[in-house]
Amino acid sequence: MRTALSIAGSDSSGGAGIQADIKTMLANGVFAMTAITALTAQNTTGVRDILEATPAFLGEQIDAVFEDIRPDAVKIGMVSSTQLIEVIAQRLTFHQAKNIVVDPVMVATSGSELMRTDAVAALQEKLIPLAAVVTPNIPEAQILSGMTIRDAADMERAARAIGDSCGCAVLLKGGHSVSDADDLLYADGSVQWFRGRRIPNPNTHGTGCTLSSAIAANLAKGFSLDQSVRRAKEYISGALGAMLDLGSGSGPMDHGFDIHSAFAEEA
Ligand SMILES: Nc1ncnc2c1ncn2[C@@H]1O[C@H](COP(=O)(O)OP(=O)(O)OP(=O)(O)O)[C@@H](O)[C@H]1O
Ligand SMILES: Cc1ncc(CO)c(N)n1
Repeated sequence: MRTALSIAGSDSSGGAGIQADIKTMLANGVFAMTAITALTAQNTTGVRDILEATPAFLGEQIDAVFEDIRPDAVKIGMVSSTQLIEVIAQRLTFHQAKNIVVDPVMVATSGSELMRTDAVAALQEKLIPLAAVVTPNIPEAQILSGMTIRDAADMERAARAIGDSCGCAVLLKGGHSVSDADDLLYADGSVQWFRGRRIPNPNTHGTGCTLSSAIAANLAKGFSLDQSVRRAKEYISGALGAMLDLGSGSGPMDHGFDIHSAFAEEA
């Protein structure tokens, strides 16, 4: 079985972060492992509190995984501080990690801040350059490129600017300001649109985490980057299309829509 490591924050409400990553990796057929950067006390309405791991303890989690079950891909999500970013970059370089997907998580769907502003520079200088692909949404791409994104042409310009500065591929997610389900991949000097049918589901908590983990799972299984993005978009469309409705805010998706088995039957 292929394996993937998620380096991310825990979401107590289970729809985003580490929990979304494990569910996504399981549903996409790979063995999921984790190195937890922070615990969040959060639900669909917001983040109440954050308890960060120490950089040393995060480093130990990463080493423990690599020294025993080497991951075929690594997904990086919420990392709130410069020190945590530095330890991840250092350990992943040491272990010569492959197929790294960086989701530059800055703000939750609920609007809560998940990264300190002073950590953005370390993310850009140390972590994103290690990535096979970085997956910003529009607000994150504006911060990383320093450009304002109003339309599809702006998305293309911003994706090129980010990709040329990090030397990695960029998947700029259409997000809510342009067109929810159309994402732009900039890789090896050319751009490609991945168009998705917009699903009228207001419950989008954890969509970014889920997409990046599905990409990592598919890279772990040996698919190319474009195939991995295409398959990840199909998976997220299925998870959104299951129309799960939990919680009073923007709720989670049904990550298991395609794998419910006899054990899922209710009494
Ligand atoms: N309503 C929708 N229907 C279909 N696909 C969607 C919808 N909303 C988002 N997506 C897709 O989900 C993926 C994640 O995109 P999104 O822009 O929501 O990420 P994000 O803003 O980083 O997520 P998060 O809310 O977790 O921070 C993209 O592939 C996007 O096209
Ligand atoms: C822990 C965590 N990571 C990422 C996100 C972004 O959706 C979130 N809400 N919580």
